[in-house]
Amino acid sequence: MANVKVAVRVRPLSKRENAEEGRIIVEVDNKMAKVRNIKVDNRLDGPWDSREKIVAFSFDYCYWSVDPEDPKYASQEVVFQDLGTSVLSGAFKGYNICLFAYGQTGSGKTYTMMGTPASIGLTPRICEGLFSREDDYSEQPASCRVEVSFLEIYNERVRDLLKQSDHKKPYTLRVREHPETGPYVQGLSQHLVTDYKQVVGLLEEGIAKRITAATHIHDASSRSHAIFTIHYTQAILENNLPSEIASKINLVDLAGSERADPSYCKDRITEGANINKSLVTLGIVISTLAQNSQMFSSCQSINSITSEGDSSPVGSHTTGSVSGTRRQAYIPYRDSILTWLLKDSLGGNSKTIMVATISPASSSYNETMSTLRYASNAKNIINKPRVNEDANVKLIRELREEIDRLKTMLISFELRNSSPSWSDDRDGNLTELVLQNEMKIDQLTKDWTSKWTDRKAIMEEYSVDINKEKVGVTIDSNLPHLMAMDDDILSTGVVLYHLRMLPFLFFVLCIFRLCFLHLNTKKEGTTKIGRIDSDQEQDIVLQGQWIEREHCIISNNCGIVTLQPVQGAHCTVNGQEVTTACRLSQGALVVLGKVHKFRFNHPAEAAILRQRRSISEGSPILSHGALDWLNLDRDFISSSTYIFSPLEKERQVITALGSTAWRGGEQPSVVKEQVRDHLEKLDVYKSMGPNGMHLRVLR
Ligand SMILES: Nc1ncnc2c1ncn2[C@@H]1O[C@H](COP(=O)(O)OP(=O)(O)OP(=O)(O)O)[C@@H](O)[C@H]1O
Repeated sequence: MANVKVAVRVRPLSKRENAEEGRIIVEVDNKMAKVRNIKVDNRLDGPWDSREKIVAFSFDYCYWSVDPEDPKYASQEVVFQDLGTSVLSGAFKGYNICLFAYGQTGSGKTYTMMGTPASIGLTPRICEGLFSREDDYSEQPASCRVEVSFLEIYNERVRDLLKQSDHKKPYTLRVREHPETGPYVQGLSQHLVTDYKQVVGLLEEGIAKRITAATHIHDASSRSHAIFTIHYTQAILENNLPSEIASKINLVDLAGSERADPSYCKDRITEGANINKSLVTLGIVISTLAQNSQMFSSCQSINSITSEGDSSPVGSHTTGSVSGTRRQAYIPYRDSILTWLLKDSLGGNSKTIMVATISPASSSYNETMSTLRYASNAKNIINKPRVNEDANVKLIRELREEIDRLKTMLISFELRNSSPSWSDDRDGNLTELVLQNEMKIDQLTKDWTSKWTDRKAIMEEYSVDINKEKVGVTIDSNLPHLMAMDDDILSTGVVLYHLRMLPFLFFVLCIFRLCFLHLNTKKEGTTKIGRIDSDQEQDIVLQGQWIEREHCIISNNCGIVTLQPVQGAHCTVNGQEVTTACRLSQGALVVLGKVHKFRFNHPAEAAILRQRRSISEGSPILSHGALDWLNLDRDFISSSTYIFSPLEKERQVITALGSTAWRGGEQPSVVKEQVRDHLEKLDVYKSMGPNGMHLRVLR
């Protein structure tokens, strides 16, 4: 059980408040925030005025961020040191965490949660903390995975802030509820991030998309609730015992509450009404939870008093009578998308921190009082956070505990029983049980290790990088591979087949990248392709028409990749049937059997070609993309032009340059230079080996 922690932060007077010469009515004293009511202040004290001059509220933290010169001044760093580090330590232990900022429009929520470039806020600092912890712990065998998502709730609808959406219908995501993990947004994009820079990039992208508008108080007011979620998973294998814990961190910047203004247009009034509706629902949820929590604690204390005074063992009657007369109130989570999504953070499996932001100015007295009452209520909410442990890992731990218990039993039997026949029987059964459990643990540990390492290892071993661009995702690999081009319109996903390398080259690559990979997974330089019913194990298994048991072998020898068809197997490269060994070069189209089409990518070769292309920039023909000669939309089998590829391209360029010079349009020396460059390129293509497809065809 853990109470929601509440912090209050007072921002500096705004320009407007300064211009109005507003009085400061808020004071912070250690964990106490005091608000002075100047209306009462200005009157003479009288017995008829029961209103208090100063109302004091106590919180877990109070931050005075009004004047940087003030010794009490709480900077972004101070706030992070209290709240941010507490989010991080909870996440490292495997708890779900929610940190949300609540307050009137313009009171400093976005400043606290996001900050400005000059004064970074909690969210980026927390992200930095997640990765800097990884640096600190890099000596340990712990492995971490960080995935983020960013959404906005606007007018009670959800939009993905990290995905290009349909301009006409951007808010189409639906909220669903999983029976175990609770509410979630269906189809929300998750982004795997490996460093702080990537997170900041995504944060900036999302913030830029958020809806803002000018309000009376704030020129760039956020009109939506924004939830930035980090899924942080850690895995450690210690003494062959796995441990995997996962934490979901919700960082929420709520839209600011604002009084309705009749002069606003219809859309703005609807927007304000929706913001207020969700904030009102949040308020109801908070106060109902607070009431329930108080009731729960009073029941507990009554129970403990009753059971202390009552020696009868039927304590449950007392609980029944108390809870029977005063039922826990219904929590209307589903009345707004915001509260539904934050269900776990409010009264559920989460450690939650609320930052209530307020203005110190007298003109905001009502809003400040309302925020502080809200915050005061939230303090009473009791959550039930628990460490989120992987189910398999939990089972392994429980089995291990069981084994320890059985072993202790075995020892005690051995000590207590002198009769050998009786103890032999028992010993046998217990030993059998221990053995069975140990085998189960072994299997579960193996499964877990491969599950965990698979994703990370795939990215590390094959040096795959997943980068998100504006609308697309680029999957980059440094190693030669085949990319499947599926004809099946129902197939989704992209399949890359990495080709095995000779150990030496692989070793050099490893050293070069300072990356420790599993060398044994690629001990050969040949990749066998064939059917599953082949006598030999195939590295790439294909099924379908014209695929032979052993279809072909692709050898990768120091970066030179050749395809060797097995006799009679149907293989084409760039539309040309091949029967003998054929060198594959960047972008080659490979068809195996009748339907299996692949594009061959050789990243190292592509890099050289790219470099050469950049050198020859200015040449009108080569200024196109390197692969424009590969018209993937056309039926390449029927066209023989694709077989000439880069080599033919170079020849075309040289011919074109020659005719330019002939027409006298260019300086002879410049043309000569360009021709020399392209001749060099021609040599490179020709030198692609005696078995090279281009060479053989052109001859
Ligand atoms: N602690 C602070 N120190 C310095 N400036 C602050 C502080 N808090 C807020 N501000 C400034 O006050 C202005 C309003 O802050 P902010 O945008 O964070 O408000 P908000 O509560 O998010 O508003 P809304 O709900 O309308 O989006 C900004 O210019 C911000 O830089």
